[in-house]
Amino acid sequence: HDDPVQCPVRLYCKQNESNILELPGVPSSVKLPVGRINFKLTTLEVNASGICLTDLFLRLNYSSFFPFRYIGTDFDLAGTSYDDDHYSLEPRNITFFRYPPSLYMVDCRIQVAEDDDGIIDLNLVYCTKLSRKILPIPAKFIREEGSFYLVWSKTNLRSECLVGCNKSNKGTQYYESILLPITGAIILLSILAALYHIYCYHRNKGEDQQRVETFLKDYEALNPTRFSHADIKRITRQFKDKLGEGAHGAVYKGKLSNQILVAVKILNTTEGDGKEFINEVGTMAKIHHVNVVRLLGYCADGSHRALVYHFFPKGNLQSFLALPSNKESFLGWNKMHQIALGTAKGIEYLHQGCDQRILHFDINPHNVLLDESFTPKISDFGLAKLCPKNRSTVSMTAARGTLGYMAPEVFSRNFGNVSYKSDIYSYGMLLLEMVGGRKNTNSSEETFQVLYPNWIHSLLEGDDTYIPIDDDGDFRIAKKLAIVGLWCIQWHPVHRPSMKSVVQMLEGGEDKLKVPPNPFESAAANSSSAIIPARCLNLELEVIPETD
Ligand SMILES: Nc1ncnc2c1ncn2[C@@H]1O[C@H](COP(=O)(O)OP(=O)(O)OP(=O)(O)O)[C@@H](O)[C@H]1O
Repeated sequence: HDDPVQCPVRLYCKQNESNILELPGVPSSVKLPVGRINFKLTTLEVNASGICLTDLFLRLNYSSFFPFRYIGTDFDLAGTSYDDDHYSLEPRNITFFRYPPSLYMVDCRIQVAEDDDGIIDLNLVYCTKLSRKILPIPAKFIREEGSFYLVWSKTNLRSECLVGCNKSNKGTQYYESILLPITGAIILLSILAALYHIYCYHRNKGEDQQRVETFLKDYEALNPTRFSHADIKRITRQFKDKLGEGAHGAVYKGKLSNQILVAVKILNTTEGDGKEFINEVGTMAKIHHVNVVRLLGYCADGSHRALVYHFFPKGNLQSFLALPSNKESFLGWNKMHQIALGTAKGIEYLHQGCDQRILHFDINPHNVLLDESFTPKISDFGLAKLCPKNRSTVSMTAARGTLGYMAPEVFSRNFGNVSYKSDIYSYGMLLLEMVGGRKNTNSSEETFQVLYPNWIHSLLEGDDTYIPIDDDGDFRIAKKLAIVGLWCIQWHPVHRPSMKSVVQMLEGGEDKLKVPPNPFESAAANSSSAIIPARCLNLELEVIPETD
């Protein structure tokens, strides 16, 4: 501020009172009292009343630098702009006169004129010419009485040169340095808050929409889709990839438009009155469990009927029933245990987890499918039956199921009532097969055949000659599966555990399990299997209508 090079013109504060504009002059600087300042418009008010401006400007040393322009006496300082073009910085010739001739120069008898006309106007012809100077301001400005206004250019005059008393510009500076940023920040924050509000509103709307979409998608996914026969042909690529053939029709691999791989079971149309179809679709649509296959869709298009399931790449459990010595097929005892437990949980869900008890009636290794991580999935509900949970027995007109896995009471009512315990028998047989690594059935026989393995006792007594087991942990798993299997195939349904108990037994330690009696002791006294020819059983049962 005090450096004459940096600030050839400066504004300073006199006695903390008034602002003084100091301009370079000879022999001393020219000091003009300043009133109000508008830093925004870069204008200041020069208070000329009571001072001899002509005398001051006589001393002004104009050396091409003069950052001010004169903008008149009636400028509105509170206004927002001024007419920039109107006021030029062109240097002018100004002549100073003393009038009337006087010895005193300080009594302000000095007059100025810009040209001859001015001299005549002012009637200065008798005056003594004092000096002729080039100044960038009009003579009118120097003659001015009262206040007039100057404007400076920010590029020519640094703001540090105009410190002043901070009185008149206090408000402006305060406004500029504090209020302006705060106001700006508040406006910015308000805009941001409004934008965020709008964003949240749209996001919530979007989320709501998304939620509804997800719900509808899930809802659609929960309910099987109905496909036309043309859809089925497209999904299976004209029945190109056959997975196998069951009792009720062939199964083909396919792909849905959302890239999900499926297995499509084409039901034989010649067969029955569509009861199996209604049964499977009606039952499966209600079931959602990790250990039960999910029905994705079905086709009922004229005489064409099909069921669409998730595809399980590992196929069914049957192909993995093998002795540990068969390294290619045997999965290991831990996996065997995991499959046994998963299957048990799936059956428990069917028996207890739905509104109505679902009896499968065809639990066997063909109907346990395996996903990529060998999670078992119970499938094939064509023979399933729904019945109220509180009903302990079910009426049936015909034996249903697969020989070897069929409970004695399903085969003949002489052995007791058919109930959920019949599925437990089938599950027990499946467990024994898993341990023994072989198929128990011999379906070529027209007999009800109980294949009760002799080796099971050796195993339970710790002899592993039939099933070579290296590891102690593995031996415990095999023993546990065998004990639970034996409990499940008890001749009398009441002696068989519920699926809930089976799950508990499989999850608990094998040492706590009691070995059950040989379920077919009397029947199998002399043989490893008890073969009861069908003709020996009373198959001519009284017909009980299927009311359930
Ligand atoms: N969802 C599936 N994913 C992969 N393979 C499947 C699927 N469903 C069935 N399969 C395979 O298709 C073949 C036929 O199955 P299907 O269930 O029709 O007959 P099954 O169980 O072998 O006999 P049945 O119908 O007499 O019980 C089997 O080899 C089975 O492994």
